[in-house]
Amino acid sequence: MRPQSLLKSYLWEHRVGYVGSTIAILVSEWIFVQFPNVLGRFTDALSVHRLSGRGVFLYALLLMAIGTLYVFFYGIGQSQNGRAARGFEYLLRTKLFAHWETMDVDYFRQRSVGDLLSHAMNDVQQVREALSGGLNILTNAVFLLIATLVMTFTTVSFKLTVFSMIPLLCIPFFVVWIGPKVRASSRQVQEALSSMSELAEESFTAIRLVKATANEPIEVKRFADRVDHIAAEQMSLVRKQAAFQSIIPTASSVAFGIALLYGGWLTIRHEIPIGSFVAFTLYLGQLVVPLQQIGQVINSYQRASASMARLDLLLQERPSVADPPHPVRLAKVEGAIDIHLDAFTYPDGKRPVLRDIHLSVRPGQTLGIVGRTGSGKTTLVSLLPRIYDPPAGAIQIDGVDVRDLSLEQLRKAIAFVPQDGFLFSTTLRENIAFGRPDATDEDVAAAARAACLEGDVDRFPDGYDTIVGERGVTLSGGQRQRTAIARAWLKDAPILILDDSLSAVDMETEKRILASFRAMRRRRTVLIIAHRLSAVRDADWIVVMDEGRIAEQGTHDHLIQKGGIYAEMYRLQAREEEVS
Ligand SMILES: Nc1ncnc2c1ncn2[C@@H]1O[C@H](COP(=O)(O)OP(=O)(O)OP(=O)(O)O)[C@@H](O)[C@H]1O
Repeated sequence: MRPQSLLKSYLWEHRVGYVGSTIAILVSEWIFVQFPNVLGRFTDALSVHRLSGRGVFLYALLLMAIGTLYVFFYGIGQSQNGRAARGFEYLLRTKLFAHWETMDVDYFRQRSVGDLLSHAMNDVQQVREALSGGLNILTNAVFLLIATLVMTFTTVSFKLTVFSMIPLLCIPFFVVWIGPKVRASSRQVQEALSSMSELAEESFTAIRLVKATANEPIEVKRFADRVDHIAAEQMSLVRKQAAFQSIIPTASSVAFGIALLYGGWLTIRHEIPIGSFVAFTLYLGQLVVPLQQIGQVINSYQRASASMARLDLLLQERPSVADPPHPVRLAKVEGAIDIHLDAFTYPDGKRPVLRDIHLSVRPGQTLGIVGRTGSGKTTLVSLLPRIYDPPAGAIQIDGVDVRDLSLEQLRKAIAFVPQDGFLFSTTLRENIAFGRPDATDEDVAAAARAACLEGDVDRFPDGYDTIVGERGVTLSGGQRQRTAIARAWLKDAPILILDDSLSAVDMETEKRILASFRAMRRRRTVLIIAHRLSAVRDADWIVVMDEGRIAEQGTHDHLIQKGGIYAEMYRLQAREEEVS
């Protein structure tokens, strides 16, 4: 849903509250505009000595009552608008997050986290500010302007009002001229801010590397450069805003000058009573506030409309990997995989990274994938759950093109342990049970046992309640990998993909983990990518990738006998193991 339509439906849904708050603000302003009128009458009464002590007391009481009632009604209006605007802010943020969750991996690869966060924080906040303060102030200002004009026309002097207003009429022209400049400058500030968040996020994520390479001064310098850039953009914005805001005091001072000259002359000539002159100057003072506020509101609406436009663009983006219009539904996924891929090129790539891959894996079989780094192993397995979209018909599960299955069924059928095995900064239990919130403590323990993690958990002071730190920083590389494997085990999907997920565990543990997967009640199809050949030697079939193609394939014994790339890798690894 576009943010504009979202806003419209939100305003419509909260129409009763908004009508109520507008009435409350109008009542408060009506009370407020009585103030100069009452003071004018008070002055007139004083000047003709018609006031007793009791009369003065009653006027004072009346003014206090006006003040109190004004604050009361204005407070009601303001709090209602503020609450509704916060509600819209939360709604917009939730919509944005839900939208981002539907986007594909490539989308996030092309964008920085800092940039996305800046939209979620700054842009949404601009909209909220315009909605809460903006609506209040606008209702307030427009009413005050009209009411003050009516009061001055009817109770003071028509001519005096018109002359004094002339300088104030210049304001809208100036606003139209400088407004777009303020808007463009505000956008540049937002962009500079998001580039700073992006750098901070990247630097904190890589803090270990920064420390290990003693690169802190370089990082601080990079950050300082971005801050300088922000400061320059902000100064430019401040200058434009200052020019924008200076017009109102300037115009109002000229208006006051005219009022004093012309109004004073009318008073001296007894054309208007002194009380009306006093009331008029007070009204003019009251006019300056709404005019200033209208300027602020226009400013705030300009920022908010730039933010709305950015949010609109964001929410219009569609994932390139999406559900088919009429998904095929498999009653049960057995786990047969057929690959007939002529070529695969990444969306922003120039050359195919995979070519002529033809493979079949029967349900329950294990396929080992080995090959040099960059040979296309991860790319190949990423096509199965459609992390990247394969060409139509190239990859089939149980005879159905993966692009014809619903993303939900497809991804539920695959447990994928990616290379980095991401962990969330929560407890070990929640990390293992991620995606299976219904898992019992016994399920979690069984998964940890299968992943050979149980011994480590027993040594942690808080067991499964141990908080693993951001991205699992408090765990060793091998513990992180095994936690990710336990998570995949618990998912209990018919297809399991381990993308180099055993690289940080010793060979003995690797053997035990693979044995526990083989011994699972329900046999599953397993795809293991590994650099260490011990992880794939018992696989039913092994493919050796080289520069995006299958260079060799067969069983371990067959490939050793063949004496090709695999046999050479095996010989080198055996020698390394002997040396160590
Ligand atoms: N998202 C991407 N967009 C464009 N090119 C990519 C992308 N991801 C990987 N590549 C390129 O595709 C090729 C194959 O990469 P891939 O990650 O599949 O290799 P790999 O065999 O898994 O390597 P490793 O063993 O180091 O993990 C590489 O040349 C890589 O630069």
